[in-house]
Amino acid sequence: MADPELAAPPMAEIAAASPDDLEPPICRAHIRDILAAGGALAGQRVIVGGWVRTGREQGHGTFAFLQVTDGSCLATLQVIVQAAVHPLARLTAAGTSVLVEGELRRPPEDSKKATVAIELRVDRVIEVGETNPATYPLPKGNIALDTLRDVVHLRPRTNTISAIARIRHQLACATHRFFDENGFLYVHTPIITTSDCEGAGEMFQVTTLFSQAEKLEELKENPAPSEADIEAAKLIVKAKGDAVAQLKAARASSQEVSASVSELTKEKENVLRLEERSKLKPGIPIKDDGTIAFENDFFKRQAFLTVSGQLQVETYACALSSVYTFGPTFRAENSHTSRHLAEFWMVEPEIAFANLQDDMNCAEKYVQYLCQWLLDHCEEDIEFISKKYEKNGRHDQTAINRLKLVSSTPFVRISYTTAVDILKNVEGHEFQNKVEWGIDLASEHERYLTEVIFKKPVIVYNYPKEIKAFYMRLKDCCCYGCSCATGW
Ligand SMILES: NC(=O)C[C@H](N)C(=O)O
Repeated sequence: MADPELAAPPMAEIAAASPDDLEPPICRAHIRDILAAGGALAGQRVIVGGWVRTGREQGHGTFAFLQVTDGSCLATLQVIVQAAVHPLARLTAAGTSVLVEGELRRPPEDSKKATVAIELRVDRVIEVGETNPATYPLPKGNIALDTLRDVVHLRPRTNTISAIARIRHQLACATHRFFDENGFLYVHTPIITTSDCEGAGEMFQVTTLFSQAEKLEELKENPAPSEADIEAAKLIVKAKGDAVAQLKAARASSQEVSASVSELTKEKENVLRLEERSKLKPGIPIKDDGTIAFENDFFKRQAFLTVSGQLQVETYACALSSVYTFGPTFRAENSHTSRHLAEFWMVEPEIAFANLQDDMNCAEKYVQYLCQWLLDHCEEDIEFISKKYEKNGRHDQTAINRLKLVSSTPFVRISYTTAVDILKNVEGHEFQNKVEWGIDLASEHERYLTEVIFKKPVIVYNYPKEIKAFYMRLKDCCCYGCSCATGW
């Protein structure tokens, strides 16, 4: 059980020390912590902020029940407000934002519908952001994911999007914990890069040439200066230079000389500006051979969003030994399926002085760690997502059971050749992609191995080098600590 003392002591100390020309800090309690501690917190005063999921007036309008979420967990907190504390009609609409203070209580024993262990009896409404039920776009019931695209600003208030945000957060925390516990250093690799790690040329280009070209469109209305304009400006510079010389010869005062020098400087700068502008041509700059002049681009060469931080993190592995990178990666693959995302986050560990077995051990331990972490930290969210989205509408424990299985079962490890042999000998099942030594295993093959043959996670090693990237370590190249990449 969580610590039943909710109000964080450091916050209170900070509040005491805070400047008196500012409001005191709010020190809001998170609903997740309140619900986790349950009845143990009865009697404590707290401030809670959140959004009303559902609200209804009860007892002939004498009080209202609000189910409030603050996104810290899937479940809502039951909040009770008396009509004497605040006009109830202003609180009950779905989406209303509330910041309230009160006492946590166990629901009355005689309450027939007491489904909660703790509820909040409000005696002070600090802030209310009202919504208009006629226009608030999130209905009470189910809302299709596609429809949510039209209310992007409110999507995170739905159970699905907030559950996914919490799961992603936990997976990121677990990733850093796992690698830290195993002696790895986190390396931030660049997001803008000039190298194509995967060599497949499926990169999004980063360029300022287009925005420059757009700006240059104004050249049509306001043409670049001509040679004559520049010559005229140079004549002015000459005249100003002569004037400075004359003043100096006549031993004019230093104020007169410096005023004249500053006029000369201004005219010189004007000539430079005109010369720069005279080089501008509308559109993308093209060289004589017809290729784009990337030397005019921001980095003076082509640059891209990274497809992988691997090459950069390898250089750190060759100095810091066990490292990983974890960041956004981008791929302009023209495959629009649920397995291909233009933007995704990738974890890439690189280990020096390690061989394939060390690699596989690390991968297995990491995946098991994540599964166990999700069971320990996100069971409620995983169950919700799995109930709502598991195929065939099965309200079963498929996802949870899979996490339990993967977290506790040693992975099968077979060579590529063995995998192909097993798949070739399958009877009574037709693969869409024919199995032959040398093919890249498709997801239907991988699924068959894991779901039908072994019924547990499988690592396939020793792929033919022809279907792997250039950086993969070759089987007979096994000098420990060498700089070859160990792909996995
Ligand atoms: N580090 C890796 O081997 C992953 C590889 N760079 C990829 O993008 O698939």
